[in-house]
Amino acid sequence: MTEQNNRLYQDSELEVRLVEWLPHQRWFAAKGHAITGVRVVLRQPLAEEPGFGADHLLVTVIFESTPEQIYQVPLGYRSHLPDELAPATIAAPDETAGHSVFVYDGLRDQEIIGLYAQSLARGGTRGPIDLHTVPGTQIEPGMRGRALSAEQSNTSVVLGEQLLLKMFRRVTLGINPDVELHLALAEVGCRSVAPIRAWIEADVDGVRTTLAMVQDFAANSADGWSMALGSVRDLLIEGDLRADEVGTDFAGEAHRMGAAVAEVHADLAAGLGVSERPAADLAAGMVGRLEAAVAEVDELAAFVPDVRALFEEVAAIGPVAVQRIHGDLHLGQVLRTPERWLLIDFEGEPAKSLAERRLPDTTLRDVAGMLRSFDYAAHHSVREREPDGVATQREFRAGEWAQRNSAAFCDGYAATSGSDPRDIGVLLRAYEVDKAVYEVVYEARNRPTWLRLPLNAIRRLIQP
Ligand SMILES: Nc1ncnc2c1ncn2[C@@H]1O[C@H](COP(=O)(O)OP(=O)(O)O)[C@@H](O)[C@H]1O
Ligand SMILES: O=P(O)(O)O[C@H]1O[C@H](CO)[C@@H](O[C@H]2O[C@H](CO)[C@@H](O)[C@H](O)[C@H]2O)[C@H](O)[C@H]1O
Repeated sequence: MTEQNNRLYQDSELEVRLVEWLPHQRWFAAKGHAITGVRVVLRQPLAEEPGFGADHLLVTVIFESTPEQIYQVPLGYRSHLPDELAPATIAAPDETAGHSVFVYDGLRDQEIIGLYAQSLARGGTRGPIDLHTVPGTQIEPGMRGRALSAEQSNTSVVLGEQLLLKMFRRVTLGINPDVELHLALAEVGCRSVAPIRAWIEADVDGVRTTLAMVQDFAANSADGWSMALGSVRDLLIEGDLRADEVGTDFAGEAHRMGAAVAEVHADLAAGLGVSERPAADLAAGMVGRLEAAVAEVDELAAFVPDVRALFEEVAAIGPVAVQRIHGDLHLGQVLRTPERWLLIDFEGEPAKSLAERRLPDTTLRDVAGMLRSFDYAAHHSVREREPDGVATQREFRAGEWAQRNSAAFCDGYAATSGSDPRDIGVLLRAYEVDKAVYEVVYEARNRPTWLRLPLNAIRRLIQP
């Protein structure tokens, strides 16, 4: 392939192919919205060799009925596509249009991942793209990469089994909180996150915007969701033992996890400060999200009066301490290394705007996120075995498991922070309901068969 072959794919031709390809990607956030067009906003060549090429590509996606979104799609071009890259194909060769190469998702290709690793080791700029390294970090050249198999909101690749490069797929104009908060936590020496080592940014539509982040790869770690599911699975085999009688009891881990979350909160407060906000502001946000959610998911309507009453109680609390927090904490966002729990993915809830995600909030939002996750782990496992809505012994045991681990998590949090999250019970419960309302929308959009989980939780939470 000559240099010309790459460039023979005009932006307009790529745009047409991406209209077809994007909606099928796990990380595409606007599923179900009709695309009216795709526009290339940044295309930076990374490699041009005979038979092989790569471009860094950002595109704006335009929709019929929702605001446009920007996505990052590193592209590969090959005249011969190895079998393992076939699922990543975006366009096959089309001789009639003058194209003799395949176009494919470059982040599935080890050689292209290697190009990014090489650029990170060199630092500096590639056209409009800036590669920054945290002072004191040396990224060694020549690291090989492999994509993580888990399907996520973004695409993460392991470099040399030492570093994790996370390429944000949906790009929000501005500095991504994942980079912002990891840098702040590095300044204060936080032990409960994987240290940030580098990040990539560019001016997009005139705004300095984060494209990717590099942090230490926690080898030999397990995520909290898988560990919790393992514990619940063992509990439900019989259904006649209590959670504390099962060998894989999770309460010790939940306690240590609570301590790690408290440590991160203290470090975020030390690095970025604490202020005050009237609880009425927080309650107004909750009511606004409830109204938007009810307009989208009918099943919520029956709960509105009780949920509103709870949020009104919050409005009466007075001023509360707020600070930067994780913002989307759940069991999938914590990793157990052989030494400790680490918190990952500080991007905040994907559905919120960047401005909303950066607003200081009370630390109870993160605590509530994790309590919701214990509830998910417990009841998801029962649902896989038994019909929804049937009161069974397993359902009862799962409820006990969630309560036991929620209590252990709060105990661990209180022991480290000196402040028990259950002290302002109304506020904690309101955050749990607010999160469950968010989850109802998330599940309706992404996993409709899971919708009963947050709906059942709202029922339980408003009738304690
Ligand atoms: N520092 C890390 N070390 C090891 N594995 C990690 C690390 N960060 C993330 N992971 C793994 O990658 C997955 C996706 O990471 P995450 O930051 O949650 O990405 P996304 O934004 O795509 O959801 C996690 O579930 C975890 O298994
Ligand atoms: O990890 P993401 O930032 O993509 O978070 C989104 O997806 C999560 C699901 O993968 C979703 O979490 C919900 O489901 C989890 C189980 O799969 C459960 O542990 C969480 O408690 C529950 O909220 C998350 O809400 C969403 O933002």
